[in-house]
Amino acid sequence: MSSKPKRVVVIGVAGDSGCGKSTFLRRLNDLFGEEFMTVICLDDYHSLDRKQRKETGITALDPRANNFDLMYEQVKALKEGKSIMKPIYNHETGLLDPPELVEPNKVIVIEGLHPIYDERVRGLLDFSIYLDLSDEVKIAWKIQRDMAERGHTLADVMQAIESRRPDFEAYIDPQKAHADVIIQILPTNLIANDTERKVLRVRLVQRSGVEGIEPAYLFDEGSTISWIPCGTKLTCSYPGIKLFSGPDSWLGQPASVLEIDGQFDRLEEMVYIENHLSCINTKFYGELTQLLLKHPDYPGSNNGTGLLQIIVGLKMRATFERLIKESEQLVAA
Ligand SMILES: Nc1ncnc2c1ncn2[C@@H]1O[C@H](COP(=O)(O)OP(=O)(O)OP(=O)(O)O)[C@@H](O)[C@H]1O
Ligand SMILES: O=C(CO)[C@H](O)[C@H](O)COP(=O)(O)O
Repeated sequence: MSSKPKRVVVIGVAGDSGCGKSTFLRRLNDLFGEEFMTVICLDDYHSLDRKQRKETGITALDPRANNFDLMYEQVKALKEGKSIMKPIYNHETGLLDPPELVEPNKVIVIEGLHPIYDERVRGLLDFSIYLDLSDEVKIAWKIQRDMAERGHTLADVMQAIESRRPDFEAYIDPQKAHADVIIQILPTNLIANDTERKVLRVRLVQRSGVEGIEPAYLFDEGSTISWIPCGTKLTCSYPGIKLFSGPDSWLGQPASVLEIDGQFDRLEEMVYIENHLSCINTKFYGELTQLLLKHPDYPGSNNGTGLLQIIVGLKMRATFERLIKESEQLVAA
């Protein structure tokens, strides 16, 4: 960072371990640029190290294992344009390493288990997202990563999920009531009794009345639309693709939903879908498709996860630009 940013924009990315936060952050890099965006992993605010957690039986998901006072003070300092000495939690040793210097930046992303948990930290967020994986998909992704890539057994994977469940339900999941947007990842409705979990139904839930965030929709704002795109314009192998857009509710509050169930074969053909989407905060025709095409190798690029993550990224960029403009107008006044 060469000069002190005029307005630091703080973004919260919440979700359980292994729910796709890193993949989402890599997509955000395309929109803000690595140089202007600093990511803070909230695991660094664990106040109990691995040994202490084992001795006390308190999990990392439990607020008692995390220092929210320090988290609040440091995120606030960064937002005020001050540098901090941030602790570091070392996942290899399970211990806290000596702290490191973090300078303010144009965008500070706090990601991890609890970015929306503490009321004070939540109040500092300019935009928040909760990544909400259904149990079926969480198990499938964990099996894929931890068995295929890390040598764990199926019993290990299931045990890890079950042992986290009570604290996940008590402390992590409730954050989705406060997030500005939620990406829900569910089993497909297009295949009866699907057990493979390769085809996904992905929903972007946009809570109504969030200042400065206009919901993305298909065709006509406020209408309930169910759309099966033309098979010659969008190549999709079995089981095809189905989109939905319309008003809905989220935990008893009004919301607007954009849903994509299924997958597509050719990323470049997404421009056909993009053409029928409104309020996606692109700067030029085809930008959404271009962003998708940048990383065909990222997981979820050929289904709703990639597409809806990019739409959320575009909304974050719009919020960033709005807040910068507002702060410049304030200075000029
Ligand atoms: N859209 C997707 N489609 C299919 N699999 C996915 C998708 N996103 C993530 N995954 C799977 O989930 C794994 C975890 O993803 P990622 O590293 O992005 O999550 P994370 O929340 O950052 O995890 P952690 O907090 O444990 O580091 C990936 O290795 C991949 O196997
Ligand atoms: O949920 C987690 C991170 O998102 C980890 O389980 C938590 O940080 C504890 O770390 P470790 O497994 O290294 O003891």
